[in-house]
Amino acid sequence: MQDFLRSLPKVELHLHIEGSLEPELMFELAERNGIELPYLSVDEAKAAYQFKDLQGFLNLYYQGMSVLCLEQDFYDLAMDYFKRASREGVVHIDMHFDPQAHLQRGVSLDVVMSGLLRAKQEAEQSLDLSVGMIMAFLRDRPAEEALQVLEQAAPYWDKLDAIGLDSAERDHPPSKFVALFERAKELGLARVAHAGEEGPASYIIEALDLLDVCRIDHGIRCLESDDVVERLYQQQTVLTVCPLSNVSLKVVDELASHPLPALLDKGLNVTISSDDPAYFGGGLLDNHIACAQAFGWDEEAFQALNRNAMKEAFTSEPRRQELLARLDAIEC
Ligand code: HPA
Ligand SMILES: [Zn+2]
Repeated sequence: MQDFLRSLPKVELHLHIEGSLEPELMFELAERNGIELPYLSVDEAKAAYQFKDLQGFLNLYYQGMSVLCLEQDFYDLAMDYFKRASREGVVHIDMHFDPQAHLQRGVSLDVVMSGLLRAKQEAEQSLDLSVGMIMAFLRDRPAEEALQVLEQAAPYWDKLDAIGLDSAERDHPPSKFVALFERAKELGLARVAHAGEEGPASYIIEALDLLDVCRIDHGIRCLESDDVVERLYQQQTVLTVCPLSNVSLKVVDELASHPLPALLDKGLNVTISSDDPAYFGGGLLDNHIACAQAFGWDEEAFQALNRNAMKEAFTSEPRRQELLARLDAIEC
């Protein structure tokens, strides 16, 4: 099964590039930029990655990205992940990035965008990988700031596929960001939002009704409301479910009790992603392997999950058709 999962062309729709920063690269960049880390070694950093909840993780996530200062750092961050993912059979990544987390530290949007876009261009030329760009906004910061950053990003609007909404979910409902998402729609950008990870099922409905999103990131708490499940089923809205992330952030107790099988039983449009692979114990392949072990799914099940993801990926139609043809050619 592991060999099959490695060779299966895989698509991930939910990946925070800053969450792909492995401790080894974090130390290298800290040294390069003269930044002090609160850890003495890579092992000490890894040992600290034990989280009580989403906020506990976010504290270390924002601290970790403090080593990203220059265009080259953002390029190195993204290329490091793209190469690793490509070796594991990932063929497309929709990449979230958090400009506000960098602007706050005095790192300009030009530095962030040029580093990430250079890595995307190189990956698309030299690796068998396509990359979608999702500019994410921090829901625990003011809505006006998000709108200002979207306006500031005008030189890059044509390089973006979508906007997203992430960071601390509780007490920061989608309704806070109606103006931001309306503006993004006006600009012709697709819209996605984290909802129903730690927040209630009602946030999923808000994201659909008020933000007009085409995907729900996580969404697993939809199961707490039959109405929300029915809505997701009727619309076949994609859920980007991140099993190892949910275990790591204690959204579920253990993988064996993860609601993924229940979501599939309800006929929902489920996909699998890694979220923040450097912090949650593995990338997209590891998430596939863990699901195979926990749920005993067969090869067709994984083929179907990746078909769901390919159909929704932010990529060109020819690339989508090429990837779907490759997936369908795999003998299960
Ligand atoms: O899992 C997550 N949830 C919300 N915000 C995030 N930002 C990075 N990862 C996450
Ligand atoms: Zn996420």
